[in-house]
Amino acid sequence: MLEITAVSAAYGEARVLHEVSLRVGAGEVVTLVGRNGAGKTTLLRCVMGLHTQATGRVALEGQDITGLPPHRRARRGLGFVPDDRGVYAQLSVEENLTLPPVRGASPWPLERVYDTFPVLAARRRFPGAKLSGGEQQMLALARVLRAGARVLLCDEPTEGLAPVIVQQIGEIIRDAKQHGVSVLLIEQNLRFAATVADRHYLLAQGRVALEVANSGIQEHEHELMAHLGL
Ligand SMILES: Nc1ncnc2c1ncn2[C@@H]1O[C@H](COP(=O)(O)OP(=O)(O)OP(=O)(O)O)[C@@H](O)[C@H]1O
Repeated sequence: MLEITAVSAAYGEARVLHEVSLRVGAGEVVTLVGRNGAGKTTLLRCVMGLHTQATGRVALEGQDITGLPPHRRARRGLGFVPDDRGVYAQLSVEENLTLPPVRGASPWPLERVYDTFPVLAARRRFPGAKLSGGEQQMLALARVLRAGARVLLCDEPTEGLAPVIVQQIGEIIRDAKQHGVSVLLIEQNLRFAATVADRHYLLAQGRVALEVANSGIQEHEHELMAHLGL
């Protein structure tokens, strides 16, 4: 579904990703774990076409998208949920939701979004600025799903959220997976990652240090913890 091959990236003279290769299968949820500064955000930005000082190849559904600008990648079915969530503070929830153009017949029309995210239905007229962190995260996820994303790239969706909201985010990810959506998510919380993901990649100093199936996470727990500095 999503295939990343030998992606390297730099900021000026500083190389921060070194030939990273990984893949996310159809309907698969894959986490990217690693310490602060390991290069996780940069990798997602490379996949979305937002970081241009990069080399390597990105393919979506078998098609090379490496040369495409971000909006054309979005049109092909990539949905990026950045760590700041990208919610427009002045626009209402509904305006935020309906802003991006919908790709084909969305499997998540507005009514379905409101069924899945009742909190957004209740807040549909609220400005983005009035939402809590958890509500903003829901809105950011709902917006890319509504726009027709088939592959979600999520930068730490659970960061700073209360456990009950984290649980809800987990349910949304599982629901999206059931509908064939693939997810690549940055996650520092291994315990949460294990509840949603099929596989995990550990990124260390810009390289893939470990790939582990979710069933093998306990076996590698010490190694993962050591790498994460936990
Ligand atoms: N705009 C930038 N200019 C220069 N260096 C940057 C910039 N953004 C990130 N870096 C550097 O690139 C490296 C990788 O950063 P990146 O944000 O991708 O890591 P990360 O694993 O996502 O960490 P975090 O969880 O802290 O966001 C770090 O050394 C960081 O300092």
